[in-house]
Amino acid sequence: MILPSQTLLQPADRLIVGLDVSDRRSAESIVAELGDTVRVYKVGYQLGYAGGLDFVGELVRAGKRVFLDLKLHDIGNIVEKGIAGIAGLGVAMTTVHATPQVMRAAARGAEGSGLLVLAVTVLTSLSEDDLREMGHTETAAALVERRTRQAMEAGIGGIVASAAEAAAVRAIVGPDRAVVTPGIRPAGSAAGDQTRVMTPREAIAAGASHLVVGRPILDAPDRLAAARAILAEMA
Ligand SMILES: O=c1ccn([C@@H]2O[C@H](COP(=O)(O)O)[C@@H](O)[C@H]2O)c(=O)[nH]1
Repeated sequence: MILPSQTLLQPADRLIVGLDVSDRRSAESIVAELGDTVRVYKVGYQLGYAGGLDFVGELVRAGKRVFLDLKLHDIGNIVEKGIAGIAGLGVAMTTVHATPQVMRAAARGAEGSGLLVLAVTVLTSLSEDDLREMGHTETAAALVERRTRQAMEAGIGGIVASAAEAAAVRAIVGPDRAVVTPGIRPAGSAAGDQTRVMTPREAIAAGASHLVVGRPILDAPDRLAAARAILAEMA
């Protein structure tokens, strides 16, 4: 699936709030608190495996766009069928890890469904030291670029990378593919376990189509104000 050029999207269509909470009631209260200001939510393992898959359907019925971030990584047969199942949930986006076999299977599973499959290139929590520890000899930037090229060859719709690599990714994928960047930190907010971070303004300038934000909004004393401040920075 190809998106309209990112310049045509409103900031509210480009901000994805990660519902990283461990129960449905907390998720419902965050969605109520953020109201019409937030249009796109991400549900990952934390909520998904705590009753959140039913909640996904509720979000879809309430008119929200949902990014089901399950980061699939399995043999091709299972990935293909898993993605076909996710396509039936009515979510807009999902993720697989960026290994060629997995990505080719995911592209087959999503064919004709309208589901946007994103390839997670190098997790934004990983540093150069972490990559060395995993046995990689390439830098994060080189690995992201190589995996982005492989994702395009596999027929994947978009890329997840840190904003630090967004410009290089954008140069490879062209203007209309999704470049989704977690690891977003407004100035002064704690990085936590993220290592490759950028501010919302920097991420947009680097060519990100979508920004994923969790803790800077979830942990804010006034979540609505935090979301509005990020949207203002993205405009
Ligand atoms: O490389 C990746 C891929 C996904 N994520 C997800 O984004 C959010 C980030 O949350 P913060 O609290 O803003 O750090 C989280 O749901 C991750 O699963 C990522 O961080 N990096």
